[in-house]
Amino acid sequence: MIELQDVAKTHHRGETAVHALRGVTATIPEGSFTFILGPSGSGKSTLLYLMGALDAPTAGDIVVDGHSINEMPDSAKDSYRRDDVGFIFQSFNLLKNLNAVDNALVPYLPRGVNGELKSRAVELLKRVGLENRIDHTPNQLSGGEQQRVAIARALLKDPKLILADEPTGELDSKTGAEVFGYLRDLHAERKSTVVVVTHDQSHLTSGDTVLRMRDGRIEE
Ligand SMILES: Nc1ncnc2c1ncn2[C@@H]1O[C@H](COP(=O)(O)OP(=O)(O)OP(=O)(O)O)[C@@H](O)[C@H]1O
Repeated sequence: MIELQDVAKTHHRGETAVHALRGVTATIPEGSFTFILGPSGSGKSTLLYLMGALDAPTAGDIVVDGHSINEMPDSAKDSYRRDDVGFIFQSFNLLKNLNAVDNALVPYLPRGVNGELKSRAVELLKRVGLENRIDHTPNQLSGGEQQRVAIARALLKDPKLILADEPTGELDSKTGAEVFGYLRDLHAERKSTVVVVTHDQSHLTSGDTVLRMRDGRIEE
C-alpha cells in the first residue's frame, strides 16, 4: 500500500517556482491497478517520480508498506529503486546497441548476470510475445515490441510496484491496447501494484483505482 500524505513538490526553473504538486493525499491499495489521470502539467509524472524515490517531495511524505520514503537512508532508497520498483517510460529507454535480452538484463549488469537470470529474461520476453525477437536490437523492433522489452525489463526483478509513465504515449491505439493487455495479464499473475500515468482513459476497466489530478491536486 502506498500512502500519499499531503505531498507537495515545487520545481525551480531559474527564478521561477513551479508548484507541480500542492498537497496530494491519497491511498493506493496494494495489488491495485491504479491510473493517475489529468491534463498536461497537472503533476502526474512528478507524483510518479516521487513514488519511485527518483526525486524527493518539498513537503509531505510517501509511505510505502509502512516505510516513509523521507526517512529512508540513501542506501535503503537505492535498494528500493533497484529491487522493489519496476519503471516503464514512454520512450522505452532501451540501449540501442544491446539486443532484447541484454536490454531486459540492463538493471543487473552492474551486479553481474548469471545463466539463471538470463533464462528468466528469455522466459519473460517469450511471455510478452517476443520469442522471435530475442536477438533483435531496438532499431529492429517496432514501438510496441520495444515497450514489451521494457515491460520484461521492469518485471525481471519481480517488483512489488510497477510505475509506468505514459507507457503507450508513443504507440498507436491498437498497439497501445496490446501493451496494456500484457500489463494487465502480468498484474493478474503476479499481484504486484501497478500505477500508470496516462492521458488516455480508454484503458480503464471496472475495479481500477483512479486518481484524477488537476493543478497539482487530486480532484477525485
Ligand atoms: N524538473 C522540472 N523543473 C521545472 N519544472 C518542472 C520540472 N518537472 C516538471 N515541471 C513542471 O511541473 C508541472 C507538472 O509537471 P508534470 O510533468 O508532473 O505534469 P504531467 O501532468 O505529468 O504533464 P504531462 O501529461 O504533460 O506529462 C509542469 O508545469 C511542469 O512544467
